[in-house]
Parts: sequence; C-alpha cells; structure tokens
Amino acid sequence: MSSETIIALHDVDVFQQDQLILTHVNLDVKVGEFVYLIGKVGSGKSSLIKVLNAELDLFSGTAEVAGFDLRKLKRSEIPFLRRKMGVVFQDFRLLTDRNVQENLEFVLKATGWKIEKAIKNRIHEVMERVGMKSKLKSMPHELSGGEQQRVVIARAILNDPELILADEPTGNLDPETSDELMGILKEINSQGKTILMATHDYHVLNRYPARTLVCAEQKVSDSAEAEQEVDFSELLDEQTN
Ligand SMILES: Nc1ncnc2c1ncn2[C@@H]1O[C@H](COP(=O)(O)OP(=O)(O)OP(=O)(O)O)[C@@H](O)[C@H]1O
Repeated sequence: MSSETIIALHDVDVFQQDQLILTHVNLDVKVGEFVYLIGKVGSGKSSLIKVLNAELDLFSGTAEVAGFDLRKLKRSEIPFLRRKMGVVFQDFRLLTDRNVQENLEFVLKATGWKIEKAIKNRIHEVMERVGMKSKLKSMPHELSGGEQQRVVIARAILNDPELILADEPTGNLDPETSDELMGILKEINSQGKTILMATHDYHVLNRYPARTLVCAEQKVSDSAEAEQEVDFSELLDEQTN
C-alpha cells in the first residue's frame, strides 16, 4: 500500500456468517478522496463498511486500512484502528441516557483522554465545527434528526481521524437538512480527511457528485470504469427525496 492510499482491498471476500455477500473485491481509496458507495438494499454496502472497521472478520484476500493489515489484526489492536476512523450511522447510535456533552466525554475517556480541561476543550471545538455549541446540555431525544446527526459527526471527528466511514448518514433526513450535513462532511473532506459514504440518496449524489462505487451481484465496481453506463435511478431512492 502506498503512503497515499488509505484503503487497499485486494481479492477480498465478504461474508455475513456463512453467506457470501461480496466476492473478489478490489478497491483502492487515496488519502483525501470523497467516495460514494451505492447499491440496492441488501447489496452489501454496510457489510463492506463493517469489514473496514473490523466489525466483520476477513478470511481471504489482503486488506489494509489506515496502515493496519486487517488479516493480521489482533482483537487487542482493533481500538487502535478505530481511533484512526470515525463512523457515522443512519440511526445515530447516541447513548440516550446522557446529554450530548456526556456522550462525547464517554468516547474521549474510552479512547484514553484523561485531562478534564483538554476533554472540555476538544468537545467545544468539535461542537463548534458542526454548529451545535449551544446544544451541549441537550439530551439526544430533545434534538431533531439533523441535529443528532451533527452530534454524531462531532463524535466521529473527536479523535481527528484520517478516515470517516458514513453509512447512509442522510437516510433519515429531509433534503435541506441533508444539504447542511453534506456541507459539514465536504468541509471535513476539504481538510484532507478521506470519506467513504454509503448512500441511497439521489439528491445528495446529484448535488455533490464524486467518485462512486457500485455494489451489485456480489461485486464492487467503480462506476467510472463500468463497461455499461450505470443506471443510478435503479440504485437510488426517488429523485424527489
Ligand atoms: N448480522 C447479519 N447476519 C446475517 N446476515 C446479515 C447480517 N447483516 C446483514 N446480513 C445480510 O447481508 C446482506 C447484505 O446486507 P448489507 O446490510 O450489507 O446490505 P446493504 O447494501 O447495506 O443494504 P441496505 O441498503 O438495506 O442498508 C443481506 O442479505 C443481509 O440480509
């Protein structure tokens, strides 16, 4: 893997339990790229993201992510890999029993931060970046979907990761709120961070075009290199979305 490459998969098979989901996956993503991952429901987008963050084990091929060899990764090393990446999910996954500040503190403390002042400063910085500084004391249920997703992005960038994996981050949001979210993700990308984003959202893909990978028939292909033009309307939600 060259120093410019942050994701390098070669001949990787992806399984969910005994079921083969994707086969012979070859994929290189360079540092600083913004890449979409599209495909029909159940085509394996989330499974691929789970391979990249070591939620799913790898049994074949070679895979390097942020400098880690996934085939050789020991359980005890997974937290070090995860510190190099931030993950954003469609369903937010905030801890519902504590406020925003406590959610972010929880992550920092779990990843080795000890000095209270430094923790407080970092939380203020990331909340400022996502335009949510005034909501530190709010409980997750007191926030709109778009606001919760901003907090999730703040959480994802706490440890200044090189790579953001976003699994349908705008899936539950209206177009205007999706635009705000995309603005934040694009800004993070413009600062050199790599973003891989699974999406069904036609509006987003149309408005913010970028390199697009397609999951179909157990394969992952780059739409720019496809032999036949990819019919995006088949793979994405309605244009009115
Ligand atoms: N935990 C699991 N155990 C067993 N099979 C699973 C599991 N999670 C997903 N699968 C199966 O793996 C296949 C791919 O699912 P995956 O979630 O990766 O697709 P996806 O492209 O992300 O779909 P969606 O657009 O609905 O999120 C599906 O057939 C699904 O049923």
